[in-house]
Amino acid sequence: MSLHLSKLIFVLVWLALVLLVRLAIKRRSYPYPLPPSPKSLPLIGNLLQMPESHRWLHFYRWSRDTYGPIMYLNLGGLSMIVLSTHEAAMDLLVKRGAHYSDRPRFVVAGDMVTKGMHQLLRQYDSAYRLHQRLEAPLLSVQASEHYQPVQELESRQLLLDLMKSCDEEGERGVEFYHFFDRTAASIIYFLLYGYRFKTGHEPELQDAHSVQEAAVETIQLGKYIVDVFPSLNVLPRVFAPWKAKAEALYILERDLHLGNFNRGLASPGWNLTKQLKEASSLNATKATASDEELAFDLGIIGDAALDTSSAALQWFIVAWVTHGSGFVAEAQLLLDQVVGRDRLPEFEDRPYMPFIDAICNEVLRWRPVVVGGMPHLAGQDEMYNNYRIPAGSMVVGNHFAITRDESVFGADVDSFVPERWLINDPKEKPSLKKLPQTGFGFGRRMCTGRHIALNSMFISAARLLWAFDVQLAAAEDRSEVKNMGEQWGSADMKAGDTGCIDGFNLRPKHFKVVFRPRGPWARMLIMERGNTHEHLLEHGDIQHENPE
Ligand code: HEM
Repeated sequence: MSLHLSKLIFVLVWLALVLLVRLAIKRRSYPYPLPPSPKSLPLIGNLLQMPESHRWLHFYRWSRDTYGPIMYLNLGGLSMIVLSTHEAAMDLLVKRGAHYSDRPRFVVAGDMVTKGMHQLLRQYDSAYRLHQRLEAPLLSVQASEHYQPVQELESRQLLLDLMKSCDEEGERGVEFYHFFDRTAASIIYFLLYGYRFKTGHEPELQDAHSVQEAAVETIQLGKYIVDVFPSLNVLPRVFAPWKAKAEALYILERDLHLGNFNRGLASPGWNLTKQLKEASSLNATKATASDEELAFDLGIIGDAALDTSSAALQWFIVAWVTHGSGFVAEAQLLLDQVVGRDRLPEFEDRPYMPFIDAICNEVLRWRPVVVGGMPHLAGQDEMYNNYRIPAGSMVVGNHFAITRDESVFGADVDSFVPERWLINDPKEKPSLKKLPQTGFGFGRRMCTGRHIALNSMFISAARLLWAFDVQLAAAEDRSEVKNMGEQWGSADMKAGDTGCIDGFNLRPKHFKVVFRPRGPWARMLIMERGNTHEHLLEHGDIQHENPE
């Protein structure tokens, strides 16, 4: 019997068993129906209707036009609940957080590639809580304030790199992605391990990117049949091709994270590696964490920060070239009033220019980077809004839909309108409305790095707006870039025309822009301190007490 035939027979027998179990379960009577769902087929459920890409956009339209805020999908026996309003996400993922903080089991990415040490994928168990207790104080609002010196340094370096590159490239424009990637990486690697990146082409960073890319691929649900049917993992290696791949990836990840961990411990100044190691040794509970686990904690924080922070700034540039005529002039006028032209914007200016934060918040709302949301798991059978949420369902807040919830964000949700974040009372100074930052997720699994992310975005956006006028390079495809800024929710917009690179993180396709200094004063101030690479931040610049 050929290998393929025996594999097929095994899978068919397994599927038949799943069907029998499901039929047995169905016979039990439940008082509430499942949430609305597209019509499904026996056994495979809605698997054939699952869009291959831009799921978040299709799900948004399905829920808006037909199925409503809570939608049910059957993925060959696996229940998926898609939440499309802020209220539904808050009710389930936050208010009932005790039952919705687990993750679905990612056999390949979680159990095998990272051996249960991936904080983003961990179950909400005692190991998760131990590592959360160790990590949270290092990423808190207060701790993040101590990290601002490196964000100031790197955003200054970003201006210099962009200006120099533009001087060389002229009207051909620059690949700004690369510079944003370098900046994000240098900030987080300095914080984690005490070293920075000068060019963004360093082998350490290339390795990190390639390991991350391969690892992110393993998180895509449905990529490996074993993630849908975990019991298939009992198959011997010869029938389970994912096993060899996962083991090779584990070794790559472990070597990368442990290598950085040891480098962090050996580096001269302050860094989070030393701080996490110390916090772990001071940990009052009996539970301990090995060096490998701590190395994975730091490595996963690095991975979580790298692409997301850069992608958020890239969407800021998309907003600038597609909607800039209104908000950029207003922001630059404000920067001239508050900061003037004798110095760069600083964090201390922030309370006087809420409009810059409004722009950043709107970018994160308009083009949420983790666009489809990160799945949580329903821990028990529950009723919500007269629907049954079956235990074990994957529950996901579709960020693209939730950021378009008119009851929270007001009218015209598909447009880029920073003003929606401002309280504009003519009698008061403008200030920020307390609207939810839904792009960072919900409940106990909400992004722990959000304060660092928002600080980085604020200082980079403020300085870019202060320093440059930005224009799409002449040779670029104007219609493709225009589509990146269009109203994606509109029925006329084809998913494939959005001009984005779809994936776990949403990024715009590559295009070039020209960064023109706004005047000789900007050029002079950007040049004034030159490269910052030799400026090492020692303990004196970042002082942070170890958590008790
Ligand atoms: C614009 C930038 C960022 C965005 C949009 C973002 C978004 C997210 C989202 C949606 C989640 C999952 C939330 C959920 O399950 O409901 C998450 C988790 C996480 N993020 Fe971020 N993130 C960003 C930047 C960062 C940064 C800079 C760091 C670290 C310094 C970070 C560290 C983490 C960690 C450790 C988790 C896992 C939380 C857990 O499962 O307990 N993120 N992030």
